[in-house]
Amino acid sequence: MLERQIRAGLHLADVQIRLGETCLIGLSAGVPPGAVFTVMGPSGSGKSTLLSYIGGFLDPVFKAKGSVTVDGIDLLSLVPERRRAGILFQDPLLFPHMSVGANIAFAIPSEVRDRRRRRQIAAEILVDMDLSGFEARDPATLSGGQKARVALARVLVSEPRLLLLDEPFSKLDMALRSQMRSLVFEHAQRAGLPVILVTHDEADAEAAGGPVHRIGAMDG
Ligand SMILES: Nc1ncnc2c1ncn2[C@@H]1O[C@H](COP(=O)(O)OP(=O)(O)OP(=O)(O)O)[C@@H](O)[C@H]1O
Repeated sequence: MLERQIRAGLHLADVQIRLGETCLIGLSAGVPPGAVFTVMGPSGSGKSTLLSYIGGFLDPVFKAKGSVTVDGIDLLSLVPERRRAGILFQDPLLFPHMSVGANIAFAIPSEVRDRRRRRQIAAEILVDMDLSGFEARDPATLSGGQKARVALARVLVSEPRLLLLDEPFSKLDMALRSQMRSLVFEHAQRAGLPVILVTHDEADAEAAGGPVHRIGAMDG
């Protein structure tokens, strides 16, 4: 995991994202290490667009400006793969042709060359996810909650600087949702990762505990 050196968290300064004449996002915010900043708003209001901007995959149809730093690093000056944004979507998006262990190993930074060490990292994170011994399993044989935990494991081993969560709990039933929220927020806190959570669910925002930014609708 990232060394705990300078941890300033995530800072968004005067971020503006426009689509044609419409300003979708106008935002300044600070998210301390381990804290969750929740973004809520109607469908089409620009929530996922904000995550795309931070992650580095904003469609050029949008015009954006502002500054985004994580632990003092200017994220926008980095190509997407160097930003190290850990992203979770509604769907776990596991590679179907790879085992659970291979899905996780795929995300471990290439600097970790030793195969035994890579296997150990995957095994340890699976224990953390309460999926001990699942390395050889085919993702197709997992339950929805298990898939969600493998997706989280994959993100965590990638040594992210921050987490971008795009409604990652919305497809889980109530009990699993609450379990998954705790798991994600606990690990973010433990690793000192600032989190941006996009959600429609007030219960997610409440569980996250941090500030909530509400954006308006573009198309009502
Ligand atoms: N590639 C694109 N080209 C043109 N318009 C786009 C593009 N991607 C998104 N949009 C528009 O930008 C607006 C914001 O989209 P975005 O996906 O950020 O909304 P959202 O708040 O995440 O919505 P939802 O809650 O439904 O996921 C929407 O009006 C959408 O139609």
